[in-house]
Amino acid sequence: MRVIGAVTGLCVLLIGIFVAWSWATREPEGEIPSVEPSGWEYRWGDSPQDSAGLPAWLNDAALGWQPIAFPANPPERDGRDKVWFRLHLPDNQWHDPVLFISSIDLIAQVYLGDRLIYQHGDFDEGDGIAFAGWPWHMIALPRDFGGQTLCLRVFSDYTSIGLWGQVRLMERGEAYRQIIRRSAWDVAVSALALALAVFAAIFAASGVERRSFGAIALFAGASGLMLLAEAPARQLIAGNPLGWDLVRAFSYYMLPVATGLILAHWLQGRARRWMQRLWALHLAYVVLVMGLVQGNVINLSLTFPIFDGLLVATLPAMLALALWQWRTLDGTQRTVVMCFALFAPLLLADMLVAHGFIPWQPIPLSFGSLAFSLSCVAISLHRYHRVHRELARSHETLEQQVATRTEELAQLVEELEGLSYRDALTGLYNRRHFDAAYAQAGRRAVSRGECLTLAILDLDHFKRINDRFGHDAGDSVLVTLAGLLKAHQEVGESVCRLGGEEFALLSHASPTVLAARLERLLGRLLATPLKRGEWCLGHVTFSAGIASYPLHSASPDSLLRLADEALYCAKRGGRSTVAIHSDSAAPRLQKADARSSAGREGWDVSSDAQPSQEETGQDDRRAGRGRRRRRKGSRRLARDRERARGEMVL
Ligand SMILES: Nc1nc2c(ncn2[C@@H]2O[C@H](COP(=O)(O)OP(=O)(O)OP(=O)(O)O)[C@@H](O)[C@H]2O)c(=O)[nH]1
Repeated sequence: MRVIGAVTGLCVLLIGIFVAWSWATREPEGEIPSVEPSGWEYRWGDSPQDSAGLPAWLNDAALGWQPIAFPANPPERDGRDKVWFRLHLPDNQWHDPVLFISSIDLIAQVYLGDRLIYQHGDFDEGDGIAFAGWPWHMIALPRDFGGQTLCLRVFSDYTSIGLWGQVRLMERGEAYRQIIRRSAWDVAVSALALALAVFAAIFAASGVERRSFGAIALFAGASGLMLLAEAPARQLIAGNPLGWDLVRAFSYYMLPVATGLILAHWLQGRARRWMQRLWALHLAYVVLVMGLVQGNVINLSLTFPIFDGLLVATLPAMLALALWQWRTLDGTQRTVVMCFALFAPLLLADMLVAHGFIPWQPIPLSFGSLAFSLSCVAISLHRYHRVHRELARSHETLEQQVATRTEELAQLVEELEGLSYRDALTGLYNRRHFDAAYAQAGRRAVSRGECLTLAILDLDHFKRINDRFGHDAGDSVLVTLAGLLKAHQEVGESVCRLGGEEFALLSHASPTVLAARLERLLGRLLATPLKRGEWCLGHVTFSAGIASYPLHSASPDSLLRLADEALYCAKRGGRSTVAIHSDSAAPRLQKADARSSAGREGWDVSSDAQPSQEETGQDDRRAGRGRRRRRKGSRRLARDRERARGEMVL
């Protein structure tokens, strides 16, 4: 929004300048042209006052006056700071006549006959005469001025003394038109440069290429202000000549600082250091001079020649340093240096005109300023665009990196999640997974009316293996059984290690089919003794308890307890056995024995712990676990008894 506002403001200003320019350049009908009066005379020194308190030279007819082509810098000054000029005015041809003077060095009074008609500055200040600025002067003349004598009393302690630029008799309207005509271009360029300065300052403040944009903002701002302060129209904007000259001096003195800053940024080594010294020298001059002027220690007018002397030395040096490293500069930097090479001579020419080394003529400083500012801005925008492109690219890379990292993290989380559901020893799913899978399978079985069968397996006399062959041997037995269970697992089944030497198998097979499979597995274990290295661990067996929904229970939640009870019966019945929970109304356990001796066929034990079907699954599971703990204790007792008898399956 700010940018749109600034652009709109700039457009309005340019349109205004164009309208003013059209008005100023139109040829007014019947207007009498301006005239540069001739016949000037000068006289060094100051006039004494007569009895009436008027300067006596106003009526001094002949003595001491010398002819001069233009009322400025009479010969043989010899350090004098006061001079008089006079002119016999031609006949009046204008309706509203004025005498237009581009500039006066420095203080002046203008008399027509014996009347003071104009004054610039003050002759009567106590301690020294103060500089009052270098405005243009539009001295109103009465219509009957023809044939009268015009006298100018002038004071100057500056390098020049007298009038400067144009001195013409003309119509007042024509004078204004000339002012606008001469100012329009400079004001337009100045507005453009100031707008560019604002943009560059905004870019610098936003942190992009802060130093380059800062230096460009300084240069564009300084050159824009300088052009405005030098444009004749400045006095139509604000009638404070001294204020304008302060602005002009400050902006003019800051130009080499800004230029040095821009160029130093691009140079290397010694050239860079020298460039830094040069701009620092100019900055020191600005600070010192502005301080002294504000403290009324020196007149602002005296700071111009000193600065100009400094500039004559430093400007070519800056240009030389930039050209010295021409080969190290890139294309855009060379363009700026070329614009600087155009601007520097214009500045020097302007200075030579100001000091009278070249006859008065307008120097198109604005062209140099415009070219330099525009090239700086074009290049900066180009760089800004490049920086943004790089930023966008790195942003994209960053996004890609974030996506890759996120993916890796997701994989890691998945792995960790997988690990948290896995038993570290056997690689089977653990109890945590079993709980979730059991609950889910239960829900599915209920909703689809499917069969869900749970088998719990427990290694027989596992403690003995640990005790006899060591814990590692016990581990390898667990891994072996896990491998066998996985190998026998069918599609849709889930095998988990519940903990210790206890495993669970969730299946949709019927209890008898599952029991038959487990018996076959048990048969394999019985057929082949387990080995570990050179050690023979003997025949390892397991006992298993099976319960099935809806065959044995009205709710899948009870399966764990029922299978656990069946397992208890299998253990109690001699181990190495697969026991199925009885599906009769009074729950009993059927035993399926892998060794299938006739005597063991149809082995049943009664269960006194059949729960009511209304019991919640959670309660069932908790109660089941408690009972299993108790039964494990009684199994341990039985084992101890076996140990006492000296029996061992291994
Ligand atoms: N090597 C090994 N042993 C384990 C592991 N987890 C539990 N155990 C052992 O397994 C044994 C289980 O012993 P018990 O509860 O008495 O069961 P058991 O000896 O198999 O007897 P029954 O189940 O009555 O046939 C204990 O000695 C535990 O230390 C394991 O991860 N690795």
